[in-house]
Amino acid sequence: MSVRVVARIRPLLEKEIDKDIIVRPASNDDGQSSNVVKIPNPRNESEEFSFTFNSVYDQSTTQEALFTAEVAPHLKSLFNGLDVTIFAYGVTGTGKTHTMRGGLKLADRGLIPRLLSGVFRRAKKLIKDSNGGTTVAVALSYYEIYNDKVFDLLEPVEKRTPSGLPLRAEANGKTVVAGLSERPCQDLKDFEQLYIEANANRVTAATKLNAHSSRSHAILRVKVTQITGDMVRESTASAIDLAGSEDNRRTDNGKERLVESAAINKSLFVLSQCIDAIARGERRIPFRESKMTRILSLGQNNGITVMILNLAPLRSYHLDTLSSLNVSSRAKRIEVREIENEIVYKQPPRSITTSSSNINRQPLRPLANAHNITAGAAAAAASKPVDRPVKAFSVYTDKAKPGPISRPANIAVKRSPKPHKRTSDFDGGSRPSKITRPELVRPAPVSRQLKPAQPSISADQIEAMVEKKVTEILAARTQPAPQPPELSDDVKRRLEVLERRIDGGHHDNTRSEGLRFLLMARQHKERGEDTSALKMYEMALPYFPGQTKLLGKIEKLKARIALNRENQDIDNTQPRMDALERLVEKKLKKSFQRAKVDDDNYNGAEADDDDDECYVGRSKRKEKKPKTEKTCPESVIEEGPVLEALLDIINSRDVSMIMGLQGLGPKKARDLVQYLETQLDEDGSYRIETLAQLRAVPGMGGRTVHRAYESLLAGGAC
Ligand SMILES: Nc1ncnc2c1ncn2[C@@H]1O[C@H](COP(=O)(O)OP(=O)(O)OP(=O)(O)O)[C@@H](O)[C@H]1O
Repeated sequence: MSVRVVARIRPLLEKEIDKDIIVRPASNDDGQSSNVVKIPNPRNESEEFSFTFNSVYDQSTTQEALFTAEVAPHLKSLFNGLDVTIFAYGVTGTGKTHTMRGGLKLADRGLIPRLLSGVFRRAKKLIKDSNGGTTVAVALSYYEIYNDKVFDLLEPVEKRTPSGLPLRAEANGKTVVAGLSERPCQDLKDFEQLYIEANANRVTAATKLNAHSSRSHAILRVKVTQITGDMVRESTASAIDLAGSEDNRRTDNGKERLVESAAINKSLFVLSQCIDAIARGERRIPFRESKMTRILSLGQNNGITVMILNLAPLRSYHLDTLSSLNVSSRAKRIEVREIENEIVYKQPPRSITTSSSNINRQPLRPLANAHNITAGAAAAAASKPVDRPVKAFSVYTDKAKPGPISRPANIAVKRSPKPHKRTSDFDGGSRPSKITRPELVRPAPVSRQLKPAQPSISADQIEAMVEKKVTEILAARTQPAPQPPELSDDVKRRLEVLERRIDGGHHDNTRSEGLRFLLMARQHKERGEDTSALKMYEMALPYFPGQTKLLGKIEKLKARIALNRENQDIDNTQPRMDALERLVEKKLKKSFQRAKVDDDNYNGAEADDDDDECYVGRSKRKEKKPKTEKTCPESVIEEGPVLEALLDIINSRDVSMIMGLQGLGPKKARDLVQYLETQLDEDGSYRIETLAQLRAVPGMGGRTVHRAYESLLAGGAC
């Protein structure tokens, strides 16, 4: 099944006027609204572009109507074990937060509170229909991605670490946030309190385009665990309110807002690239280039995905609206496998009984899915209150809530049991659901997940490292260079365009695709992101073949990028050697001689390596050995945020970012990216997770890693 993409056009706000409306749902011959959105061509107003979606909701659509049509039907699937993802996408100020969260008034409640209400209602019915034979546990996690860092919204802001929480790929292919908290949620009131408190932690700010603009992507996960006997079924509904793209020529953003804006725009750009790549059937999807796209994993996640494109109807949003219409209309082509999560079976108690009651039990199946492993903990908790009276679910009210902003540091953890909780059902008044707060997901300090810092290195270890490096160099020399792809991306793109033309008749679509690339190029250029802008112009070229103006822009940009690179190269070749590095190099040479490799080969191999080349020159001048091992580069690289930042930059596979590190010139950066590309697995993912892995990358080695690390340290990157 494909991603379902629907468009919602928001009504005019107070100061907006009718005559500025340019975005309209098209109507059928019989006057009924169709699934098409119309918008004029910015260059020729008499011409209109049409974009078709699975549904289009006009300005008069109520929150309830949208929920009933787009979310309610998937509740059944959620309880059948399918994961459901709903996300709002669109330019800033178009109504994403209104759609997802909504207002406090009953009629204004957004999709999220309505989803929870639906989940609790369904759970209640299920429990009732099974006469208590089935129990349902609901648990929430809620986090934001702000400036490409993940922060737990259920934890107080003071607890945040500067680098945020790391992401981890699970064996089942899902990407999870390591150390994220999870809170059991008994009913809608419980949810309401958690949600309001958590939203107070979310970063929002007033911009010129939206008085309450979300500066982060917010992801709410609702985990539903159903237990019947020893059968445990777990599924998750994810509701995502993305931050909105913004054109900074219109925002008047100050420095801080601009930094946020760059992070928002970059992640949304990566999302659009992912959508394009999937829609084109490309093998490499750039999910890993932003945390948001890794988490969203469009097209990789099983289940049901609904994308809600929020639109403002106004002329002032013209170009941005066109761009988001283009991206989202492509998302319809993304296929999602509708696969239910596997049912797992609770482990029987350890003491084996021979009672005949065991005979008819279903055989135990291995806990194959990592995402199901936590089900055991949830199961243990959820199975307790089987015979509890079912609480009547309250609705989301618009009663005044306690001021959400100043939340005490540990309020969520220490909430005292409220009178409405069924204390009689629990031993000693403690909430059994706390058992479901699995230790598995307790936040683990980053340092705990990494190996301890290495002690200073002994001579034997250095010897071993040297041997290893020599072996690597030799191995690299004997391995055939990776085969270039048969067709370059550019040629493939041109072929695709040609194919489309031959298929015929899609002239408008083709033009609007080209136009989109031009728009994006312009946006990137404005932000000073020359490399991305160049890429976009190049992608636009096949749609406007022979356009001299466009060719001129490409050439100009290329020249500018080359100039910048040259300047950077000059920085990168500045010598920053220390004594131990020279020792390693010397030993490498010696060891090389021992292996009877002739000097020509050696120099040839090293000549490929920018830094080593400059080192060899210096080593001839200075032959002093270091006095102690204390200066060993390996001994000063500490695991922590700086190393993490280094790994993130390397894993970004972004040549320009990698070149920003000391010791990594253009060639080395390109080689590194090429190497990483060759390691990609089927789903286009591969990540260097440890220092050891990084050092083992051909051409990197201890010294280069050390220099890169030092440059980050010196730059205060973390
Ligand atoms: N369907 C709607 N009905 C009434 N008001 C709406 C609707 N959609 C949006 N609005 C109003 O428009 C304004 C902007 O909406 P909102 O903050 O939800 O935008 P957003 O897309 O989330 O923006 P950002 O990306 O900057 O966070 C708000 O005042 C909101 O109340």
